Amino acid sequence: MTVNTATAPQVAPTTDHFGARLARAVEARGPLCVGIDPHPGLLDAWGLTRTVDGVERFARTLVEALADRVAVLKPQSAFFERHGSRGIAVLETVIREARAAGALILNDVKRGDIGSTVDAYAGAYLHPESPLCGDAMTASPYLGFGSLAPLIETAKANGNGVFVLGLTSNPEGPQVQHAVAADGRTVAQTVLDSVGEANAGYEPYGPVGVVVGATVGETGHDLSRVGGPFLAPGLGAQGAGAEDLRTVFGDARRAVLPSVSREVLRAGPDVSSLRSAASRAADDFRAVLA
Ligand SMILES: O=C(O)c1cc(=O)[nH]c(=O)n1[C@@H]1O[C@H](COP(=O)(O)O)[C@@H](O)[C@H]1O
Repeated sequence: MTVNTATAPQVAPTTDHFGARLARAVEARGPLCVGIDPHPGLLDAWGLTRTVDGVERFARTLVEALADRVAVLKPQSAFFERHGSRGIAVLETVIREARAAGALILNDVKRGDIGSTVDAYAGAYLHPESPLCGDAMTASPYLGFGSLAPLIETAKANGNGVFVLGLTSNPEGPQVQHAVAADGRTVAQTVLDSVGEANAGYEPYGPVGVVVGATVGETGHDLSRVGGPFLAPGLGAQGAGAEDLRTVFGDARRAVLPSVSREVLRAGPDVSSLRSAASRAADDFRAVLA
């Protein structure tokens, strides 16, 4: 786990900031985030209908199987949103029940907009008064990193976190992320450096994480000054394996939170099979990240 030695901020972070909570969860439960992605094909495979009832059964089975043992659960909001208000109501229940069982909830919503609208997203996903509030959310910095300031401020004020897209797992990502900015850095490097500044003074790492796909190979980017956790999707269904984490992250790998969805979800709907799949994945990742 990396320690950020950059200048301390004026207000000292509490010990219950998101980076500290995540570090404790990973220590206690292992380095694993499991995505709750109720794909239509998975609903079929689980013998469920492609309806909001099917989504609810799917998601609550995962909460029953995993919320008391994995560090982080990551509901993919799109699969809930497609069912309108009833889907969102299911998401609210999942968030509440999973957190009550001890899992951290990372809302995968990938939001980004002008700052004044981002402020509303902060209220929706990071403020404790909202029924959709989890422990962290994903965000897109491609309207400019500064536009995410309201998310970062709200996260810090409430002990929550933000994972900002850096080098994503999809093949289209480099078109934007590898573009070179006026100062010679890639766009992704400017994001990584801005995240490092936002995390200054926090230990063992700060509340602002970066998403770097396990599929991206040697990044050619400096990951050493981020000072926050890395979320690594792309494992399993998208082709990357545990060993790729060594290639992608090098010495920064102790701060990596590997994330899998379909690879674990295919083991359902049997609860004990889901638990075994998650436990195998956590063991594989622990061996590489230690
Ligand atoms: O932010 C994410 O979680 C994410 C970023 C990224 O670069 N790539 C990526 O696949 N994801 C998400 O991670 C999950 C991957 O699912 P699987 O490919 O089934 O493991 C999906 O919910 C994606 O939306």
